[in-house]
Amino acid sequence: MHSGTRLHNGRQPVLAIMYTAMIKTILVKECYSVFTNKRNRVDFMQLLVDAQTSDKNKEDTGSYKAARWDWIAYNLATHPAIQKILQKEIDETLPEKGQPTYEALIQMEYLDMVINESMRLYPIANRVERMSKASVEVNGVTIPKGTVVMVSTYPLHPDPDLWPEPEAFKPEQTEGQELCTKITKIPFGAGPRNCISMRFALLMMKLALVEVLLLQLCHMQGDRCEFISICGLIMIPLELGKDGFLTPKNPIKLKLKPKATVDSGQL
Ligand code: HEM
Repeated sequence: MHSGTRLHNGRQPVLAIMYTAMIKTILVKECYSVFTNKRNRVDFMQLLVDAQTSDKNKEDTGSYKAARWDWIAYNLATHPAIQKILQKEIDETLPEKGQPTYEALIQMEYLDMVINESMRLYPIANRVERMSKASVEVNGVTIPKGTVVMVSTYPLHPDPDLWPEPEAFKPEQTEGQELCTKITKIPFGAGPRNCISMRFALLMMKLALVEVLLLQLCHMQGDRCEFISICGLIMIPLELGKDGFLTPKNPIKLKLKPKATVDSGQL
């Protein structure tokens, strides 16, 4: 866990919430184990089946995906110059404006950087948890066997020792770096129990972004969508919500503007 002094001021309240959540998690897990005597490993295939059949889980999964898209769109809306560079890459890769193929999506390096940088600054899964298999001492602190240890990704990711501009949205900073290969940037977790769906989720995010920036309004309005811009007044930087996942406190309202509007300077 990072020490408080290395954290951006705005991130400290989030950390406080996370500590509370961590204590609750430990208590809940311990109480559950004590009362049910269940210490078995969770069957993830069963969780996936449950996600398909439970209405509650369907709602949760929806907000999870929506929140992920929110952050990328918010970053593009607040950085029009970066949006332009991305648009150019999409135009050059798909000059015929055809259906984006898998090959085209993985070829776009700037698109990759935009998504990586957005997930560095706003990791929707803002914590990763592990249970210690044995008692261990870390920096003078003893972690007893069976303790749930939580790593908070939100304060971990903007480490000033690792990034030239840790708090800035600069996609170039992530050039040549794969997600989750180092413990310093883990929006999908790390190690053998990291997200089984990382590559699929990344591909879906790329497809959604390219569809919105290139195709969707083209079909719907006879013109190409070029710009995502902020609609109405929102607080920048955004205030964060207190959900389990990293979400904005208030909904981010964005407008998609057709290219003709952008060209005529009516942004
Ligand atoms: C942007 C989308 C997503 C993000 C940011 C994300 C993030 C994460 C994170 C941080 C973990 C914990 C990893 C760890 O403890 O090291 C995780 C685990 C997991 N995720 Fe995802 N996830 C996403 C989408 C998905 C999707 C779409 C699915 C299923 C179709 C999925 C299935 C799983 C499963 C089954 C695990 C547990 C893996 C295990 O413990 O062995 N995730 N995810």
